[in-house]
Amino acid sequence: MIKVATRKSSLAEKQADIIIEMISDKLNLECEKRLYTTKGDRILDVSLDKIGGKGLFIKEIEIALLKKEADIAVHSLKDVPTELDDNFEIAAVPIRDDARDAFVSMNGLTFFEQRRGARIGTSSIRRAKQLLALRGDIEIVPIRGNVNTRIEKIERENLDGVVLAAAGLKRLGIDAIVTEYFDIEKIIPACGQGALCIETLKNNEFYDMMKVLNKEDIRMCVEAERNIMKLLNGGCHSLVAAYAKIEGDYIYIIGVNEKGGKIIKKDIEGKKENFLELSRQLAKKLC
Ligand SMILES: NCc1[nH]cc(CCC(=O)O)c1CC(=O)O
Repeated sequence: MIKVATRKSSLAEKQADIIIEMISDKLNLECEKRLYTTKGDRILDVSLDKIGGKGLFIKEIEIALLKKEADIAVHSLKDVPTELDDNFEIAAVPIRDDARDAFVSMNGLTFFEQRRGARIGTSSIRRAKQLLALRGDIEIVPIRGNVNTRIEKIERENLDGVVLAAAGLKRLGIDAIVTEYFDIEKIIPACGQGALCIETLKNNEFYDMMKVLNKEDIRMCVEAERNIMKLLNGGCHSLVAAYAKIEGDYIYIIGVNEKGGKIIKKDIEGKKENFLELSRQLAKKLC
């Protein structure tokens, strides 16, 4: 029985179930879930950039791995810091769903159709700054909490809409409430958004077991995105974001950064095996 650790939230549990099914299908192994509340889940009244520290959503889970209370951990890759502590490793990135951000509005109108001064909920600096670049008249309202809480807040906080990750809404089976999906180039998603990963201790039996679930093309894309974030010092507290996709032998990467108060977006394309070098070149173009 493989002990699978994840956060105690309906989305995290659903994500763990997806990976558990994959482990059962492809490796013919049985799993059981272990749920943990993380610091990021506990402190809900402070914005993430103010709580500070990296890996707010994974620390407690990593401790469970260290104590061998759990064998593997399942995370949304975007919640995982670009540099892990020495003991840990990402064994596999087995799936990536829709990486886009989605707009959920109260009145069914799209983002551009909203009234002047519309109140849009998000606590992500990346989302806020890119939304404001599209429409300077809107008001950004910080909202924290899990996906369901944030949707409830549309009504409770008298918002006109909220922006959430499409992948999360789809996994929860509530994507019918989406009013509009933002094009990737309009609102560049967080590095790794939509991808799930399996984290293990370094070089242990579970790492070897799980690494066969890795999908090389997805891995190259998310590593390119994460490398840009690392080189530009991005995180929850910054605008830095990137998205990569592979078609045939080629990888296309687009990134966004802030320079002198202005948002800049750049892209690059090349042979997919050069993903790291291409991400380095794109990071350079972005600063
Ligand atoms: N920040 C929390 C978080 N971490 C991962 C997802 C969505 C699922 C994913 O990106 O895989 C979400 C919710 C959201 O941003 O709306």
